[in-house]
Parts: sequence; structure tokens; C-alpha cells
Amino acid sequence: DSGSVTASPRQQDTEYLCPVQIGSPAQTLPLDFDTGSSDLWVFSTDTPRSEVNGQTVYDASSSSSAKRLSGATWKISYGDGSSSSGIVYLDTVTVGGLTVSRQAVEAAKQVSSSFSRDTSSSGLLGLAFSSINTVSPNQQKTFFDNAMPHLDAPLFTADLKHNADGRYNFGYIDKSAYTGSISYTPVDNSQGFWGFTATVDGTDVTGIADTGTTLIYLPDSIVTSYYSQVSGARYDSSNAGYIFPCGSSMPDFSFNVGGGGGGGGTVTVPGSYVNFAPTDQTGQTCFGGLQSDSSIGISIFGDIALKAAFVVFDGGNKQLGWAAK
Ligand SMILES: O=C(Cc1ccccc1)Nn1cnc2ccccc21
Repeated sequence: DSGSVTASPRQQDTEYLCPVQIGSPAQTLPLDFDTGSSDLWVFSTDTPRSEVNGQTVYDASSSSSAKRLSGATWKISYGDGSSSSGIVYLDTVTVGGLTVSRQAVEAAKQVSSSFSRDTSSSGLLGLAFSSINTVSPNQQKTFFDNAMPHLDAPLFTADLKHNADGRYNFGYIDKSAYTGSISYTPVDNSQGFWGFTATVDGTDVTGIADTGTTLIYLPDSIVTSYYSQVSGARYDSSNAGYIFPCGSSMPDFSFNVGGGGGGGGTVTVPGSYVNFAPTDQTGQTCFGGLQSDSSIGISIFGDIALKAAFVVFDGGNKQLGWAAK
């Protein structure tokens, strides 16, 4: 089996949403595919009306294939402080033509304000490792884990784009989607994430490939050195990050992966991607797409980095492949 689904950017690439079919007859919800978490959760008829703000909701009672997972609950919080929790159904889930029949669909009974405010997203589809799925008492598998045994190849690929529709493919590598060769590097999934080591200016950086995080968060030394090249750039505590004049031409940001025998491959994030967004309506000052990881405790290669590459998330061999495009 295989699947292929469009990933549409929202609000300056802050997130990418994909249409997912749930239940019988199919209910299509736009979900944020997130390689940084492992719960598939949705706004539902169980979500308080006061917390629903235009989102499409899942109604288990109108799905003939939905079965309540008796006694199961879930509760998740993300690094940015957002959170949600609720109950669990098993139902049929289809992504880009790829169907999993008994997928844990986590219906929200509570969502935090940032999710309520995000009117375009009906929830998340976790693509990290099932070891960090939050369903209790019986942990559940991710869509990818459930699908993997049926896939032509035990992998999925992420091809996110700047201000344009990209694609997630499951079970195959589309050779027309990238240029040159794919450089592979081992994955450390001990924390449940797609952890890997890259080299930036000769310094090894261990971080995670996280489609659910908008920006890149790296060690202070690397970030300070990058912004030292931009006149007027500074760390601004009120914005909690590096800012600079919006007219600045930003240097490209490159990192190397798979440095082994073959010398590995270089991913180059265009400077224009690092000029992320204005900090206010005047458009004078802009917020950087590369920020320090010191308040997070982990380095994150988020969408700003991922959209500069074609990325293979290889669950069979536990490796990450990176290619230019
Ligand atoms: O939570 C994080 C990482 C993060 C971002 C900013 C500061 C500290 C940590 N990303 N993320 C990954 N999946 C997510 C889903 C929702 C919200 C954030 C999500």
C-alpha cells in the first residue's frame, strides 16, 4: 500500500494542514501532521462549544465504524505550552488513499486557547514514535505505525514548501520530488522523536526533525554567530527572540547530514526563509526563523529547515534521509 496527501501552508508557513478522512461515511478534517508528537487527536462533538471556533469537528456517533475505546483517556501538552485532552474511539482513518481500519482517534474534551484560536486546524496527526503516545491505560499506535506493515516501504516522506502546497507520501520515495542524492543519517528514537545529529559550521548538533514546530531552535553559539552577520540584528527580550530590520538580506543557513564516508549532504535554508515575519503591523522589525534552544532543552529542526529539503522518515531502518529539491 501507499498514500499521498497535500500539505497546505497556513499563515506564513506557521503550520501545514492535510485533509484526513475519518469514519463511515467519511468525515474529512484538516489535521496538522506532526513528527514531534504521537497522538492523533481531533476537535469533536465532545469538545465544549465555547472552545470550538469554526473548526470542523469529528462526530463519532454518526460513524458506523466508530467504537468507543472503553476507559481510555489521553492528555498531551506541547513545548509551546499548548495542551488538549479527552477520550478515545477506534475508527477507520484514510490519508491520501491509505486506510488504517482500527486507528485510535482521540476526541478532545478540552483544548487550550491556542488551538481554539487556530480556526483552520481540526487537530493533529502524530508521526513521532508510538512510545510517546499519551493514551492511558493502554498506549495506542500512530497512524504510521499501524500502516507500516502494509506499506510498500516502511517510510514516509515530507516535502513541505514555502507558501505553496507540499506533500506527505507514505510507503514510497518519489524520485521526481528531489534533486541529487538522499543523504541518510541514523535516528535516535530514545525520546520518542526523530532524533539525529547534523553538523553546523563544523559543530555537531543533535536535534529532532519536527514538522509540528514552525521555527528552527539551535544552540545559542550557532544562533548568535548567525545573527552577527546581520546588521541591526539583536536578541529582544520582549519578543523573546532575535529580531532585525525587515529590509535585511539574510545569509543562507546550511547544515550537513550523513557526514560519513560519502561526505554526506548539505541542506541550505535560504536566507529569505529566516526572515520569518514582522513583529508588528509597522513591518519595520522582523522575527527570525532561527532562534536559540536554550529555553527549550532540545534542538529542533522545524518547518523552516524541513521546507528547504525533501525528508525521508524511514521507520524500517530508523534513519532520516535528506535531499535538496
Ligand atoms: O512544542 C513544540 C516545540 C516548541 C516550540 C516552541 C517553544 C518550545 C517548544 N513544538 N510542537 C510540536 N508539535 C506541536 C503541536 C502543537 C504545538 C506545538 C508543537
